[in-house]
Amino acid sequence: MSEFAIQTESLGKRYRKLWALKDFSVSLPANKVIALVGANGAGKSTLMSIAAGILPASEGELRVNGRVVLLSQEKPLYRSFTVADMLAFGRHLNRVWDQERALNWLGRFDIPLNRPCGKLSGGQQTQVAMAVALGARPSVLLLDEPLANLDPLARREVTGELLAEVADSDMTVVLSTHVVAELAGVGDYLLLLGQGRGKLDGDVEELLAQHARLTGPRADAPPVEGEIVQAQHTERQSTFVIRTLLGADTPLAEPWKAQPLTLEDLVLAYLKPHRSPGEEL
Ligand SMILES: Nc1ncnc2c1ncn2[C@@H]1O[C@H](COP(=O)(O)OP(=O)(O)OP(=O)(O)O)[C@@H](O)[C@H]1O
Repeated sequence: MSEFAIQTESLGKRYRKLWALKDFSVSLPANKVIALVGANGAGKSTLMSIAAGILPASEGELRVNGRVVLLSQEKPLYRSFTVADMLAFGRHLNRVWDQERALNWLGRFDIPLNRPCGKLSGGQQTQVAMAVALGARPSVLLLDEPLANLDPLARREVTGELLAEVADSDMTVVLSTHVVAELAGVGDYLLLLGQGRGKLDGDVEELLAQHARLTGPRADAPPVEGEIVQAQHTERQSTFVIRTLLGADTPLAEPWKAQPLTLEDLVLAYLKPHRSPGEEL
């Protein structure tokens, strides 16, 4: 059996009357970048906080394989500390500390070591927090939308560097986002949460190979067997996103056409089964 990074079994978390997570079971593989996706309020932060051990579960179980570090949007930096001071602080706080790894990360993004954190831009502060998190050599690094204040180019650079870090080590990164449009190339494994429940999870390439968009004349059902994920109809035409084991190149009865999906299409199809064209998440 392959190694897991995080495993849950019937996990539930209740805030008063609201179940933020309910009956949620998943096994996330180790040594991957896992994109954790879901609309606002889906339960992403709740899941990460339980995994980080800062929030107790209400029921069920969650196991993390190894040491975990959580980095959220509020960065744990002291404004008067220089960047170098922050690294010294990280070394002091953590039993395991990899100064070279932290320095390498800062070097890649040209962060000056002698500047007080309060005088860095929001994006640079993110890089310092990332360097401290990586220096702690976590087995599982949980990133709860910490990249939100980076510009799209910087975000792509950071996710690219994270993929490289994962390839060079046995670390697993879980990166949460609701910016579906920026998912492409971010992770190699997808976990999609919808209102506290797991809607879809799997290797991104495999998931894409199992899904197709079929377009044809108005019909109640698609022309091949499969689970209907999304159905859209106009007066004359029907479009189905289906999950099928037949593969995307299965011949279809004329005039039906099959198209592969992008990761963004796939996520939107699961989050909005009855979406109108052009609608935002
Ligand atoms: N401390 C709390 N007390 C009460 N309800 C909470 C608390 N924290 C979260 N919730 C509720 O639990 C649900 C899940 O919230 P959570 O923050 O985990 O979602 P999320 O997917 O991280 O959302 P976002 O993308 O907006 O950050 C939401 O309905 C939220 O209102």
